[in-house]
Amino acid sequence: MEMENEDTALKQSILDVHITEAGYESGHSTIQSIRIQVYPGELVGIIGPNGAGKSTTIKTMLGLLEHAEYEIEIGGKGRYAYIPEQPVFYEYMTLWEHLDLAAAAYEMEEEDFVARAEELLVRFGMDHVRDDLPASFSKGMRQKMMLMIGFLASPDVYIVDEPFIGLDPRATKDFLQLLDDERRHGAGVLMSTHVLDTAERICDRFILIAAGRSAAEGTLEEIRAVAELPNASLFDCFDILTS
Ligand SMILES: Nc1ncnc2c1ncn2[C@@H]1O[C@H](COP(=O)(O)OP(=O)(O)OP(=O)(O)O)[C@@H](O)[C@H]1O
Repeated sequence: MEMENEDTALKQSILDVHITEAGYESGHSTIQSIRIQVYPGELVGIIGPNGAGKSTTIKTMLGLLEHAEYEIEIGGKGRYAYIPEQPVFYEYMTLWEHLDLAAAAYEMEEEDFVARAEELLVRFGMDHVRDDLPASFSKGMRQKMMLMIGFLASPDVYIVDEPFIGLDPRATKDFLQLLDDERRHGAGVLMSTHVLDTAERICDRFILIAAGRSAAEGTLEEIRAVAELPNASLFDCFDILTS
């Protein structure tokens, strides 16, 4: 579902995060005043230099920071999937068992789980390793396992931390295709990434974080206006706005 910009103000966001401040120690905030809204069908990119606070923003949203003042609202059924950059897995469980465990956590019906899991295994070219242990997988295969777990229950919101680094071009294409399908059904996606040329191509809007604050946000056009660089790439705007 594509939306015009004018519409967004009228529609209800599917994800609304308002971080007043958050940090790793009390009395010392790492990020301040960050507002993120994602509308149904949108893909919003969080970008920013190393150490700017992107992961801290995501950790805050997930409720992982003890010292945080923030509010988060998720629309629809309130379901989200977090797809981490570093795969997390149980050493003695096969790929299929990981999917099964996730389905139990999402309280999926067995029939829905099996149909969706089979579809995802084929889509990611992982059907032949469904009964293997992830310890024997390559980095990209482990990352695909994380993506499959994320996509399993078709949540309302996807929070994806740097998905592009370990994936080959085919897997990247499959991943983006699946995200598009989910967005057409109204899901919202928030994605942090350093791969700015891909981000420029696929994201509807961007939130540029620098030194723990939102330095610019909006569509590429709006970011260009803030950077005073008409026609520039996202990379060039990023460079100007973070230097
Ligand atoms: N566990 C931690 N304990 C204390 N400080 C931390 C911790 N993790 C990150 N920081 C600090 O918080 C700041 C923001 O880091 P964060 O990991 O959010 O950046 P990032 O934008 O995700 O960077 P990158 O692109 O390198 O992943 C940095 O100054 C970092 O040193």
